[in-house]
Amino acid sequence: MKKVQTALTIAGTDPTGGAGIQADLKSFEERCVYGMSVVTSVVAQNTQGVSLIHHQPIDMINEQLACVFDDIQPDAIKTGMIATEEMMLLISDYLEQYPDIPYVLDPVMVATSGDVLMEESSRAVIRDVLIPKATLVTPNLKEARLLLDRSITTVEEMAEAAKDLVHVLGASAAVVKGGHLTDEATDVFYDGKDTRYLTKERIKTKHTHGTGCTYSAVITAELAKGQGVFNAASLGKAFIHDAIFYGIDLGHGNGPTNHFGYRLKGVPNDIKICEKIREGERS
Ligand SMILES: Nc1ncnc2c1ncn2[C@@H]1O[C@H](COP(=O)(O)OP(=O)(O)OP(=O)(O)O)[C@@H](O)[C@H]1O
Ligand SMILES: Cc1ncc(COP(=O)(O)O)c(N)n1
Repeated sequence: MKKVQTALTIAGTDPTGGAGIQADLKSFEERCVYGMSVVTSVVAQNTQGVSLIHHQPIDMINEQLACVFDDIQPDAIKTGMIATEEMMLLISDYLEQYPDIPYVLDPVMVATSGDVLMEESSRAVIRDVLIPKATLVTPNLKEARLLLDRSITTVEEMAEAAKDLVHVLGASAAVVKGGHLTDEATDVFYDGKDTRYLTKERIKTKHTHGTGCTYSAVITAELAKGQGVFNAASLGKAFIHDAIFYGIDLGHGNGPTNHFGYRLKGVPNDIKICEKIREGERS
């Protein structure tokens, strides 16, 4: 039988499928990597916002982690929403036991909708305990500002921030995502040696729910397949661009991205055509 690479996401949920664990699993699948998931918090949310959050008891998170690691060791790990210090310390224990598994840390703090997904008091723990274990940390501007405790208002300052995430906070590499800082969607990558810019045209849309989750999940899948960190980040950038570009108009708020968008390259933005292509592929 063919060996398939595996990736584990440790994160919160989104029942509408655009963000969190659901987005991560879809992204792993799109990159042909076998996806596994450990739920930290069950989040009642949709494209309009979060209505209720239920944190899993710490024993339950531990048990889920044990079930995965005792049976199918992941080739790469990502974390998304980790709300509390207790959860972070538990996850840190597992990461310490498996230091050779690539680890992507998406430091989720606040959703696009503005809802808080991480306790403010835990910020120091993510910074001091988890970031030093990360192969790659992927903050957006807001998260980078909070982690480094300073304002970041230019692309030059993003580059400085990426360097400090590595040299001061201890990540092996960092991508600082540009948010709406420039007309282009520019992210700055730094790996301890080189600073590189990942730039794509900014798409005018409000449908960006789950972009950060999807981006970091694709990077994780690529690392699971043995790609280098910069190549994985470049592929993640191309994937998320297509997922936004070939958007799907779902929900009443900030809708999700199209996780199979990159398959639609070169054809009009029409899901029915996607179905025809798939039929065509089968015949
Ligand atoms: N409208 C858009 N057009 C093109 N790329 C986008 C757009 N919105 C987000 N992206 C890209 O998607 C990736 C993940 O985005 P994410 O939402 O985590 O970061 P962000 O856009 O920097 O954050 P925020 O929107 O919370 O400020 C990044 O590469 C970002 O540049
Ligand atoms: C469980 C969970 N994790 C992360 C996000 C952030 O997603 P985004 O900020 O891209 O909407 C979210 N909304 N829900």
